[in-house]
Amino acid sequence: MSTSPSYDFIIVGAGSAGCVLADKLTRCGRHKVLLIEAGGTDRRFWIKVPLGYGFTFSDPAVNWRYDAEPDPGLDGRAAYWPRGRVLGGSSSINAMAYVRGLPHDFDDWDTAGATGWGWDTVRQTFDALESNDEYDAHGRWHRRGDGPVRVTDMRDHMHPFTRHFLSAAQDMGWPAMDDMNAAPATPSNTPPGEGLAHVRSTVKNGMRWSSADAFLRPAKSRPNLTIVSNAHVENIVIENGAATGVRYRRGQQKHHARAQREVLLSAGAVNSPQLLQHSGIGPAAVLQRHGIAVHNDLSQVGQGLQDHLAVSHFFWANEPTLNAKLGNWMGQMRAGLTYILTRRGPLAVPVNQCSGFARTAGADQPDVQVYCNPASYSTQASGKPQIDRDNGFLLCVQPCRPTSRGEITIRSANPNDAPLIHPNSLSTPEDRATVLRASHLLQSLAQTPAITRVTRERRDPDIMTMDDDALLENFRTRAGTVFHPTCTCRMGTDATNSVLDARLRVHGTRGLRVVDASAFPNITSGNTNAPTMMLAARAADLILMDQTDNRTSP
Ligand SMILES: Cc1cc2nc3c(=O)[nH]c(=O)nc-3n(C[C@H](O)[C@H](O)[C@H](O)COP(=O)(O)OP(=O)(O)OC[C@H]3O[C@@H](n4cnc5c(N)ncnc54)[C@H](O)[C@@H]3O)c2cc1C
Repeated sequence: MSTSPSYDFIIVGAGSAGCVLADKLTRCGRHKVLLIEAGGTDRRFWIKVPLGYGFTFSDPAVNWRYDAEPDPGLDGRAAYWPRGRVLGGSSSINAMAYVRGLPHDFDDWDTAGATGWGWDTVRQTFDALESNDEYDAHGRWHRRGDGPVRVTDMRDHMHPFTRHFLSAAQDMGWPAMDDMNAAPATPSNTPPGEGLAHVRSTVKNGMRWSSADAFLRPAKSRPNLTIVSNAHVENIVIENGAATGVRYRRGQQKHHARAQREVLLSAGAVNSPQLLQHSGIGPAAVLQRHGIAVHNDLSQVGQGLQDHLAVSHFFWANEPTLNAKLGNWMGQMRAGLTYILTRRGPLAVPVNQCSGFARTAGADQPDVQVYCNPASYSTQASGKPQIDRDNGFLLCVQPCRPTSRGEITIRSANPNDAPLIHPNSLSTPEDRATVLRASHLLQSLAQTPAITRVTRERRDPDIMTMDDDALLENFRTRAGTVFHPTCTCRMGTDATNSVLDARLRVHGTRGLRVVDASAFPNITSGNTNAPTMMLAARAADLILMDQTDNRTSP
């Protein structure tokens, strides 16, 4: 075992959150920071190409490729859970949709004990993080904001078929929307975020703009930042109730790095609770079962898991969709060449083209995220995408705020063993009711004049033929995760209902915080990358503030 020099802060995981921390904590030059990442370089063709998503989705070189346990709520199916294992983490393999979430999501964080994380505060952090390339009110292309996260309105590059989705939204009575992240014009009877829009994406000049691009690249050359990649942290070192460092393995070599101030876990919603448990912080019964010494009997570590589930329905179209361009060998060659020569064309646009939030019958707030894509495809057994030759499109619904909560626990005392993921989907009556309302909404959308005009045939299983029993069964047998696990080390008021306090400090262990999607008290309504980066940016401010206040322990 080699001992490396000591650092002020050690960050575990260079994902969406870890890259933000690395940048913000090294900026002032006063703190020496070590960033340890299990994966390697993100300089890979299919990471940079927006439509390369389909290839990194199952590539073991950049992906942890987890499998959840059989889930009773999903008809006993065991879902595939991709997670990024590469610089940039899941922001290097995700679908790049940039969605802040809805104001009430964050107000609910505040209510759950994450005091100070309400919408009025966090929106300022979002504003500071972003620069939006978009059209202004006069139709001129401009950049709004000067933050490091580049968010691009890609409507000009999207398939013309998307206009039918926006017409269908009008048929549904949903407000026309330019930007899913914008507040509605006031006065307005519309809840924030309601409506359908072209998706805004973390793409810059036709290439993915991950958290590593936004935050790590500018920080990399600072002398006070050390980045160690291809290194797996096996546990946090706890001495006298405080985190003092980490043990990690790089190849065959074991290392011990010391932290003078704090260890910051940003290993993501699957691996952060796993690492805590391997370090003796978690439910005592689980740790003892695997012979791990208990440093801190913290019952909620790994509990509270929330994720989004979505169901897609496919339709054959009577006019060209993306399938006409990408569903054959010649088209793929042409798209590849166009991309290499111009950074444009179908490969430059992420997979999700239109999305928005809608209210199901009786809901006060938008409670379903809708996705409409001008393409139809399937996933092969190998995990590779297979785009249909014929013209097709898909409509998809995803309940925004499930109430079911699952758990993540270690499988054994071996840190190399994947953890057990129990999503516990659809385990509450509320979630089953929302699935039905969401499915009815999808039936209505499929019947709008705008969609029926372009539908040649509804593909099997045909949602229009389903009654409530069939709709629920359809969801159980066909819905899949959209890869948004959160809340497994959530913030709250105390150790009975949470893992972290509102400054992201682990209850009962000094010098240790968790800063990633696992810290969400509840899942946000939309895609989780933007709120994770926001959380890390605010966390960095709190961490720096606590150093000056000397307030590192709860
Ligand atoms: C396929 C896919 C598609 C998605 N699409 C979207 C989308 O379009 N829009 C959106 O907003 N969100 C999307 N998401 C979700 C979003 O990307 C995540 O919520 C977000 O990236 C989570 O950030 P994080 O920092 O919590 O974790 P991550 O970004 O996953 O970072 C965790 C990092 O820690 C590293 N790590 C873990 N364990 C260890 C260890 N023991 N030692 C060292 N390093 C370790 C990992 O390798 C990883 O780099 C998607 C996710 C996936 C997987």
